[in-house]
Amino acid sequence: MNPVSILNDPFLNKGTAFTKEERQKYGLAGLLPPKVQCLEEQAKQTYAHFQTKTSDLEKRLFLMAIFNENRVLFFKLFSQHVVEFMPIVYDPTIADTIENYSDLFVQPQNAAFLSIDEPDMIESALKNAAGGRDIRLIVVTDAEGILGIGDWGTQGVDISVGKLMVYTVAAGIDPSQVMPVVLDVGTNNQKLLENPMYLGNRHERIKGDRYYTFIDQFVERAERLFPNLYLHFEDFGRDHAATILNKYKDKITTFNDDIQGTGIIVLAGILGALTISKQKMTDQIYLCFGAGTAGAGITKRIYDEFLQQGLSKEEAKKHFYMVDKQGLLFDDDPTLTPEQKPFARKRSEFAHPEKLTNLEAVVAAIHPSILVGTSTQPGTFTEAIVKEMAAHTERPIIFPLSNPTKLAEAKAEDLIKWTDGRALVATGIPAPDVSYKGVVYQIGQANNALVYPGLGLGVIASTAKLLNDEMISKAAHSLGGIVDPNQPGAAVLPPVSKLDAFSQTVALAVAQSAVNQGLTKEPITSVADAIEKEKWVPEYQDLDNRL
Ligand SMILES: NC(=O)c1ccc[n+]([C@@H]2O[C@H](COP(=O)([O-])OP(=O)(O)OC[C@H]3O[C@@H](n4cnc5c(N)ncnc54)[C@H](O)[C@@H]3O)[C@@H](O)[C@H]2O)c1
Ligand SMILES: O=C(O)C[C@H](O)C(=O)O
Ligand SMILES: [Mn+2]
Repeated sequence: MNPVSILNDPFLNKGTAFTKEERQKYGLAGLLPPKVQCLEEQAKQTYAHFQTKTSDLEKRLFLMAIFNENRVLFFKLFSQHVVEFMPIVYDPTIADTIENYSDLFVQPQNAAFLSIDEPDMIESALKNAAGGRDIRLIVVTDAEGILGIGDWGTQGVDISVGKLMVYTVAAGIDPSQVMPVVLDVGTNNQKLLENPMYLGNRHERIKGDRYYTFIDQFVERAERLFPNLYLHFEDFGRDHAATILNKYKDKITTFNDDIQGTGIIVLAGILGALTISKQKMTDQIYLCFGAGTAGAGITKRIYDEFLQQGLSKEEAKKHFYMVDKQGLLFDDDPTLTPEQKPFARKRSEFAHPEKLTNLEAVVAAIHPSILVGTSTQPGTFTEAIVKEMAAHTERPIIFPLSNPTKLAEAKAEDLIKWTDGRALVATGIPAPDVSYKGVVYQIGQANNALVYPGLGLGVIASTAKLLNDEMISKAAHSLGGIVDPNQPGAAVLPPVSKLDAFSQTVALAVAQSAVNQGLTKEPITSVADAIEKEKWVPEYQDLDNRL
């Protein structure tokens, strides 16, 4: 292999860590400064350089340069500084890089860019992006609903790249076996269409049959080229996400993060909160604010938990309410989505249904004990609303989950203060501890990043054919138990510093469930061994085995 190609391949490059012998053998002598560093030294030096960067965006661009050059070094560093790097590599800083992707573009990061205008190129593009690698995991987006910031066209590819980086640092998914994909079907974002720098297809989003045919073609080609694929869908729009999931979930090994991943982490958070408050799930009144992809996905997951805990469908439904733009959702509303319909209420249940057109009125009317925000509307959990909720429940469970930071429905600190320390809070992005009246409240992060890596590891290691509701429920329960109910101010979810440990817990639960249900392609005698075997660690390998 051409020595320059080795240095330019992030999966092979070791930079200054190439030994004298390797430099001789592969023609690298004289192509690097003389000193040979070990990985630890490289990481230390790179981290010191990282610390000279002042803004989060600069920090992310610097880390991405390392990622582009040398995957082992990048993941070594990331694993050493998970808590510090997560908000930089991933949400919320990733939102800035998505919004500015075209202007900031330097390197395509081994992604596949698939265009609806060239469906015949899907196969060759996937092959080219794989470059002969055995792809086991794809994160694909069409970027219509990136976080809460909307439609970002081709620029959304960064969410696929970012989600995959978290898979590796959290669960040890081999970075040479993953592929980020963006489906460029156009964009309705006027700012992009008018930006001369925009790198995507400069036309409106294609919808309808042509859209679904393109999705089908992509899924079919990807499944054929990569037979052991786990296909993760991310940030599709509200009109498509559930439709696509329902179409494929019983046929291929696939997952929708916003619907299923978010459902798992929120159920785990509620289980943690109830462990702290010593209350029963089936006594709760649940209010979903922002009944879109995530909101409906979460509601369904919590509702399924009520059924599992013995309630009939009819009894369980009485505990659930949804509020969207129009206010409380009623069953006579022709605009309801299929996911909203089961939870819409009858007007006859209320004395003044016509007044239930905003969150404040609904909270006052139904007295929720759990309020989960996935509305993309910042500051909508106001002091008045939170105080009204807290007046009727001892330990209100309040999760403002809209991302990035600027879109959160409330700040954790305010929720703690407004409820005099009674609220059990989790946020979508990392939130600092809150000190209030002598107690330090830790804020759990209810972000699907806490579950999707372990889920993926469990699915891949167990060779599961499908990811079904039973596996999803087991994943949520495995995380929901990890809280310390006796420590005042304890978080409802485990801390991000333990990301690798609880990814392992989730992986074991999911893999075991696949085995128990007979859902694996290959016989698995020990799920722990299967998982161990699958795990990649950031260490340099002998190049002889790789070339
Ligand atoms: N923490 C997490 O892990 C996590 C996971 C997924 C999504 N999210 C966040 O949840 C938010 C929603 O994401 P999504 O994928 O569900 O988007 P979506 O577009 O599918 O859903 C948003 C919903 O909010 C509704 N909405 C808009 N304005 C409203 C208002 N004023 N009042 C009430 N409802 C309103 C919309 O009509 C829509 O139904 C985003 O900010 C996203 O970042 C967080
Ligand atoms: O990406 C995140 O931070 C979580 C989630 O998938 C989202 O869309 O907000
Ligand atoms: Mn998402």
